[in-house]
Amino acid sequence: MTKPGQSWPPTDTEPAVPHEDAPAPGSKLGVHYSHCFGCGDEVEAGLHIQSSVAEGPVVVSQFTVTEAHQGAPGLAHGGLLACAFDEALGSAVGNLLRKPSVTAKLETDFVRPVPVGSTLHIAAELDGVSGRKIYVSADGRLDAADGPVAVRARALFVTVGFEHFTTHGDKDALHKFGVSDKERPKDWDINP
Ligand SMILES: CCCCCCCCCCCCCCCC(=O)SCCNC(=O)CCNC(=O)[C@H](O)C(C)(C)COP(=O)(O)OP(=O)(O)OC[C@H]1O[C@@H](n2cnc3c(N)ncnc32)[C@H](O)[C@@H]1OP(=O)(O)O
Repeated sequence: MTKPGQSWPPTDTEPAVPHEDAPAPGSKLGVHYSHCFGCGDEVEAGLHIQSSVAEGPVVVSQFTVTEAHQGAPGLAHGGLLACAFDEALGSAVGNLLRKPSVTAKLETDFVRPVPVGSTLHIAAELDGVSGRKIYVSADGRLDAADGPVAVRARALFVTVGFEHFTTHGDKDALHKFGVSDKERPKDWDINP
């Protein structure tokens, strides 16, 4: 766990430069997988997070808390908030760097309660890259991009080979994207 005051990223890094084919600032990012709990449109009780590219190595996302996301009555469940940040941070990594990567570590600070009906505005920024390690952090603000911070998160993503998904995941679902076990997609475009 990163202690308060501990530097972030926790190691020397290179700047995280967006891929030349990364979507331009202002681009709305679609659903990357329709069954994704974070963004998928076929998951009724999912988070239905919507994201777009901002200036700098930043992706902004909105997550509206519904009754399906409660922990205490009327308040968002902390684990679901962490899930929302995983999605928002992963969207920044995947869309800006266009490298298949997975979350290795995710830290969250819950600063304020997040009521049902509120919308978290999450700004996720790539902080640096060290080999396969990608450091990324985010703030989530209540009900407006300049609202009070409710949640902060930092994460380490690790770039993996495409075989990570074919070995450990659902091969049939990957086939629907046109991905075979032997073939890595040229541009890792996993939008259905
Ligand atoms: C092109 C078109 C784009 C399309 C647009 C895509 C959009 C896309 C949006 C996605 C949005 C969804 C976002 C959700 C993303 C998930 O939720 S992914 C699911 C949750 N995560 C997982 O299941 C990962 C499970 N863990 C693993 O598979 C393996 O542990 C890992 C993470 C791959 C690492 O294993 P490994 O490959 O053997 O690598 P390993 O040598 O252990 O670690 C590499 C480095 O990371 C460090 N490391 C690893 N774990 C840790 C840790 N926990 N703490 C600190 N350091 C660590 C190691 O120390 C090592 O450091 P160095 O020695 O290099 O300095």
